Amino acid sequence: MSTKISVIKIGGNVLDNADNLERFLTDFSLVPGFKVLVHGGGTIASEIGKKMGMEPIMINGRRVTDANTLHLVTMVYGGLLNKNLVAQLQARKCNALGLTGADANVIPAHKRPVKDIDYGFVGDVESPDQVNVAFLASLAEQGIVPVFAALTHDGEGSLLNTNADTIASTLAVALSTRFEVNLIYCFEKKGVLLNVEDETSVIHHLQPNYYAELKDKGAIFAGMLPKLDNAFAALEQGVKAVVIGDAAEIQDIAAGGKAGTRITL
Ligand SMILES: Nc1ncnc2c1ncn2[C@@H]1O[C@H](COP(=O)(O)OP(=O)(O)O)[C@@H](O)[C@H]1O
Ligand SMILES: CC(=O)N[C@@H](CCC(=O)OP(=O)(O)O)C(=O)O
Repeated sequence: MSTKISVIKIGGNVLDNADNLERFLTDFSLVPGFKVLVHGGGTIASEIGKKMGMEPIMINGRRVTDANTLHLVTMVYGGLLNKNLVAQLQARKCNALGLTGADANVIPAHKRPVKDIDYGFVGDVESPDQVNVAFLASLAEQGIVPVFAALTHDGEGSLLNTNADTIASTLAVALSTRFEVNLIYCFEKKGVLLNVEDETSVIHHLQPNYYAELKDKGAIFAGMLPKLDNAFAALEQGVKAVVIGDAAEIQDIAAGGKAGTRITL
């Protein structure tokens, strides 16, 4: 049986709350075995941008990224958030290494082609078989925990802003060629909810048919749509298990407990 690895993603609403983040990082550092952390930070980039006079423009859950916005997200994701996460994990004796997709050419991407919308410097990742899995495996063997910011590169010198959920699913799929991968999306709610206002309405198992039904009813919307699309795509491409759940319950989720929403095909 192949070695297990957990790919764990945290979003901006967890990063933005100091208490929740501290708790998450303590729990994350205790998750046994090989692991990779992927972080977003969209809400923080928007807040900092606004202070600098930049209004965020989001279309279909993706940030329109002009040259100034690319500078902003490089500073916020690749600098402020990534390096603080690494320092906070080091304080917990978790030997983290902060990376973007450009480092060691781990995640090659290309600028999203302009169709109806010009997203600017937004990256679509190349296929998962282009991911530098050998490098990630060597880090895992050394007990080093990669921490990825939501940035990729085009191979021609430009960084590209890339949705963190997509980075997590791409890494998870790529690592599935060598490991048994659990992909865990952590956010600020208990899981995918039947009623987004009711934290007790967690859907414990979600399959494609039920997803389609809930999407039609409008019970699943906004950022949850690309997250679920990424989750199903990851399972179709060899990822062993995908769970969407509360960052506060990462230990239970990582141990295969009942918390969160288990996504199945
Ligand atoms: N059925 C649902 N259950 C839970 N959250 C949902 C649901 N439908 C929509 N959402 C929204 O999806 C959001 C999570 O997606 P997103 O904002 O992209 O999170 P993150 O930044 O953590 O990736 C939640 O904060 C919630 O507002
Ligand atoms: C292209 C694009 O939209 N990139 C995202 C990357 C950050 C992200 O995904 O952050 P969360 O996981 O916290 O939402 C953005 O700039 O908002």
